[in-house]
Amino acid sequence: MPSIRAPASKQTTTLSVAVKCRPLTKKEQRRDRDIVRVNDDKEVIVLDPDLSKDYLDRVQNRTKEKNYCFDYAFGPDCTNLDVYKTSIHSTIAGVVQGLNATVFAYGSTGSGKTYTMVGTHDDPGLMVLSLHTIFDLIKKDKSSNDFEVTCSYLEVYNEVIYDLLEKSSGHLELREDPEQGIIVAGLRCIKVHSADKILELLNLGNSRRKTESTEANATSSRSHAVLEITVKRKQRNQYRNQIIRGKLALVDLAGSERASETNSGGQKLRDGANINRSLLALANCINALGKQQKKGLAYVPYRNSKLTRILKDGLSGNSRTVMIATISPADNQYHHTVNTLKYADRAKEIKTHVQKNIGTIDTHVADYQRMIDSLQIEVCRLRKELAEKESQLSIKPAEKAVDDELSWLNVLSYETSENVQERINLQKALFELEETNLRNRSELQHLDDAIATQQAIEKDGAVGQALRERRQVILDNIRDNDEAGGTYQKEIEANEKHRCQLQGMIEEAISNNGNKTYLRILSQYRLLGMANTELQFEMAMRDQVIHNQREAQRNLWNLLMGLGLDQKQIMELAAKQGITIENWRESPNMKQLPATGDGRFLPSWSSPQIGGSYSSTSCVFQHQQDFRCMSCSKGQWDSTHTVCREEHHSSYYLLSHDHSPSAYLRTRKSSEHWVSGRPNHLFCTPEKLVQDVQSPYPDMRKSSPWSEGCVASSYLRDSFSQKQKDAWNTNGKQPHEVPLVGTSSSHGSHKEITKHYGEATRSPYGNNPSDLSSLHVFHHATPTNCPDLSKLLLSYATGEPTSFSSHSSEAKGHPSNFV
Ligand SMILES: Nc1ncnc2c1ncn2[C@@H]1O[C@H](COP(=O)(O)OP(=O)(O)OP(=O)(O)O)[C@@H](O)[C@H]1O
Repeated sequence: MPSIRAPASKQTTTLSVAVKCRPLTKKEQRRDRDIVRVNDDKEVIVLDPDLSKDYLDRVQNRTKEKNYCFDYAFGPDCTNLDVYKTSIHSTIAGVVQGLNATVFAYGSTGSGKTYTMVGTHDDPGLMVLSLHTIFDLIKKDKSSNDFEVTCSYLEVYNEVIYDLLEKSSGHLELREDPEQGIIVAGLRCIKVHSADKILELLNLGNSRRKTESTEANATSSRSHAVLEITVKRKQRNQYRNQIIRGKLALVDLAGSERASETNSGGQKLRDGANINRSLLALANCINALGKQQKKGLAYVPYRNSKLTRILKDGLSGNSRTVMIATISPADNQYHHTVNTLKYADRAKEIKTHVQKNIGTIDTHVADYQRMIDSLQIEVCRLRKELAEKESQLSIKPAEKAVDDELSWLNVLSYETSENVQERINLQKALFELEETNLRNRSELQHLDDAIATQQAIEKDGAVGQALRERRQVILDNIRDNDEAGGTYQKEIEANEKHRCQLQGMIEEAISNNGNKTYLRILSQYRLLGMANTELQFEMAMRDQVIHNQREAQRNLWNLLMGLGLDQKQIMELAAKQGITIENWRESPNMKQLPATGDGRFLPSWSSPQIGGSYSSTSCVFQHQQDFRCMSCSKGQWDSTHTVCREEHHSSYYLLSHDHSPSAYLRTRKSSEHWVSGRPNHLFCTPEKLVQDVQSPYPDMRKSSPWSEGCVASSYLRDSFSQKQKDAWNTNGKQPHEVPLVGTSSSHGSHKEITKHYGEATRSPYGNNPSDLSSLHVFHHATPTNCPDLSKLLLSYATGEPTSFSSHSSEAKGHPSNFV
């Protein structure tokens, strides 16, 4: 369906105002006086109805006489045709050329609106004359077949729209159409081919209009009637087919009256109220539109009534509009007449913008373009409004600057925080890596020892091969970890560099900014927060070390107690070694444990398992980690480096150190006797040790699960003959307590231990390599220069006073000598 749209060119025109004064009715002639004078077809004079005013009052401007000038003014003798020809005809002719036109009659009740618009048989009104003009023009056109005329007729009664061309019309609603503006949804449009047909429809519609007899008018219109004629014309120019559409709206308004004047009541009163409401809205629109032209933009209350919405185009849009102000000459209508003329005078200022409605058959693209243009204009407007709102809401520049600064600082703080977190993670990773490699190197040392020992015993044996393979694995691990550590180190350096950059940015911001003190405080506050995070990390690391150290100490005590020593023995042993046991008696956490019944006591803080079970937690002592212990010489806490680590719960070992007595393997479970035929060098139970250890402390040995299982690695080289095994077993050792001697993996996993010592560990249990949960490997390392409890334990357990010799020149001899 082709659409019609206005071309870009607009013609601004002013609303035409014509005043028509009707003659006095016969009734009025009898009682009223004519007070309206029309001069020169333009001037309207309303005389003071008070006849007592004399010449002097008029000279001194004390009369109520009013004088107006309009586009057209018609006196009582003028016919509707006169009005039409003079003021309307050209406008109506424009409709055939594609222009919109609106003609409305405005005036008080009984002033002649209906007479002017509809007329009589003898004096046809403007509607009739207009229709005739339209069809005459169409007829005169050579291509009359290309015209299409449609007609609709509606009334607005009590703010409800009815279709006057429908017998029983329902309520119709107004709709806003982007193309056509305000339209009445569902309004019937009848195609007509002659003026007579329209007049027929007009009469039909008028008969359906709501009229009532009032005091002022026997057939007073109670509604506003709008007759709309649309003339559509197809024409072909050299480029394309065009459609020209003109629209004529002829409006007969209801009379404006006061209830008191019309003596109305009930329904009539309500009608009057609504009529007045619409007319008041119309008057307000006219006022606003008049003001708009004089003072610029003003709000026009079109939406205040249905009438003003329907007339919107006619009042300010694309329309040539003629206002016919009808007045009564009767002196008793003075106020209404003056009031009508006052509005008519304001309406003279109203300007409309006339455009020819030309469309093309193929207007789709153009229409879309128009819609786009319209939307873009709307977008621009909204953006502008938004910008204005934002500028109103925006904070002061100084505050904004501070906010920007703070926002920037927040970003910087976030980056700093990320930087710190990254550094912590890198340091943590490096810490763990170094720790792992320390264990690797320690294990490597022992592997070298073990390999050397193994080679001395059996060249190219399977165990030696396993040890060498393990050594290679450890070497690879060390290399990989060193490489990874180097990478971490570089990343830490890069991180540190970034930290310096961030700090530099913050300081630069502080030095460049006006509010230096505030920013400096803010910066310090945030940097302190970062430093605090780092300190917390360090504290956590130290806490971990302390925790592990305590755990190790507890385990050492467990072992010591497990050997069955009593307080006196331990103290004497410690004294021999130059070890001071702090607050042994005084400590509230320490107490003697008579429950053992053998005079032994155990420190209650050392382990919850004391006296019964023994911790299976492993301890690893290594250099280079901060470990504090009580120095016997200074009586103070000395720093030495130790890291304690729990490897797994079923295995328990101590890492050996270069000068320490090396390793212990212990089997806990086996119902079998010592199996012969195994490599003696790995399974040695030195008779001497057993006898020496056992004889002074027979009870202790029996009571301790460890007593029979700890064998010094120094006996590794001793042969473990069948005789010795028998001696071991016949000395009251339980088969499942057969000690194993060897070096363990510092990584301590059963799998790894099995891998390297599988032959040895399996042997006591037959050929059940999977039975590893019973295997416990002790691998002890005693830090040099650290006379801690581990030394005490080892010295006693191994029976090797020489194990202390490198650390303490005074402490020599068998542990039994100490006690
Ligand atoms: N130009 C005229 N010549 C002769 N009689 C006229 C003229 N104008 C109006 N009248 C008469 O004046 C009376 C009122 O006219 P009309 O009904 O048109 O007034 P109105 O303004 O439409 O009133 P309302 O607002 O109540 O409908 C009618 O009797 C009408 O015949």
